[in-house]
Amino acid sequence: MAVLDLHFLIFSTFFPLIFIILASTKSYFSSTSQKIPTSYPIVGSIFIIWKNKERRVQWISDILTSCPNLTFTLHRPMGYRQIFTANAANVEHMLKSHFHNYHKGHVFRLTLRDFLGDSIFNADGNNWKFLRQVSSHQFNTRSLRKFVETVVDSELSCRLIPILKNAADKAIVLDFQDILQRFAFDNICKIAFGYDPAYLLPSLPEAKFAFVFDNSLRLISERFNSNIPFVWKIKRALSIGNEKQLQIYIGQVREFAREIIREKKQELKEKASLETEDLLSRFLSSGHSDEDFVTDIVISFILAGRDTTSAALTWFFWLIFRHPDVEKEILKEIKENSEEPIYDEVKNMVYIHATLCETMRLYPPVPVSTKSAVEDDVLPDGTVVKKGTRISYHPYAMGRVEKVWGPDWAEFRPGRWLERAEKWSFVGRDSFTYPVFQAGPRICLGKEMAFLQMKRVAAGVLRRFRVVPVVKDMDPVYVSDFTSKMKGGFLVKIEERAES
Ligand code: HEM
Repeated sequence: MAVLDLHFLIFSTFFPLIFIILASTKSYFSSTSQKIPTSYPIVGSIFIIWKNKERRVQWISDILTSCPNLTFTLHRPMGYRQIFTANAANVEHMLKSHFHNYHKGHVFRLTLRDFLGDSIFNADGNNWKFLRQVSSHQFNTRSLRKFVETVVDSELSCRLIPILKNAADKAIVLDFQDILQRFAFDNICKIAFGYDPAYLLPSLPEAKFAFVFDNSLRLISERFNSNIPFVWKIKRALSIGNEKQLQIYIGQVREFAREIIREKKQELKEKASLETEDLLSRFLSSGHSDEDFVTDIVISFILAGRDTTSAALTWFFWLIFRHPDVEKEILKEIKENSEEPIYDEVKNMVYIHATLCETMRLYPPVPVSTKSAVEDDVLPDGTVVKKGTRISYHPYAMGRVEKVWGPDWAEFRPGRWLERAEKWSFVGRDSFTYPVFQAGPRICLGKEMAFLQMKRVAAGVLRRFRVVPVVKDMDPVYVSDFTSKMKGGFLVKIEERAES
């Protein structure tokens, strides 16, 4: 605490003085976003960071894509450094060949610990290995895939389609981003807990669990984005401001999860034969009954499954409205497959798959991921990494690298993922060039589940409706806390297709 106080004192004493000196250095403020930010003693690059705080992701991306080796170091105040990279060789080094040296790290774990506990997202080393093993066993079952299909289809036909039909009939404007988030929240709660929060209803209710979950995340992301990393700890220790509020929200999320776990345990005790469909039941009936352990697991799965798929789908619907040729090709594919059983139908939807990959190239649901170096190291591009340095790879920038995607990188073109012989076939990119689901041993466990859900939703909606932005030539403002969102939502009208 004494060290923190000293830092705080130094910072508050010198800060106004340095501000005045820098303010007179016009070039500091006018430096263009393409330049690596100049760093000054004590304050680092704080002013340019502040100046770009509303467009952090795009700003870092602009810098990265203008660096010859796609890597640079950002100097935060008080000597904190963070390396950013969009270099695929560096990403492979971090996520695979030198995986042991790049952990989530102490700062990440501490920042998320009161919300996520010791869950898979928050674990390193042997603890992570154990959680990964236990979880991937559950994710890889055929029965889970079947269950996911049933849940997605029921949410689609009983909730989403009727809401869209009603909006079409009555010319109601919907915030489609909100609708898709509600869809994903119901969906993941049913898959993770076997609990239905009924968040996607025609009245668009304020579900308490969703509200406290969202707000916890928002306040946690403020911890990560704070320029002075330890301030949140002081506020938490004193229980003041947003940290006080955050503790209340987190308490409510965890209590809510615990309540469901207790009910589920009771249910499992009472039933002679177990319907172990949702993830929680699967964990409980395979002997993992410690309340904190399963609470952490369930909260982290909701976090993983809630905003990611809805973020991808929001950008997907906007992009295909802007590209009618793509929409036409998707409709053709839907028609060709509509007689198939559900699983084959989704498997065969190669064009929709490519369109989703292209969407996530430009708008990756998780735009930045950060690790911490365990020991000193040198990256393949020659960047020196000191022990303890935070290093972030940047899928948002990586989807914009001209050397990788070609001079038309800014164009939305699903065709770059396809080859056509008689039929379309999908041509993937290696997961280090396109680390949208991360890569290496820690690659996303829900990738297949996510594609299944997104393809069902895309086909189910587009088969019957057109999703038309209220402002047809809108250019959404990109914002991100943990995931890529549209600022102010995505306001649309729904039109029923004549032929449906
Ligand atoms: C479009 C949808 C999705 C995207 C883009 C995505 C992306 C990612 C990314 C980038 C990570 C690494 C995060 C990090 O540690 O920094 C991750 C991890 C993970 N994801 Fe996903 N995800 C998606 C959907 C899902 C879904 C639906 C689930 C199911 C619950 C899921 C479960 C997980 C789990 C359990 C991990 C942790 C893996 C580990 O650390 O070993 N994801 N995902």
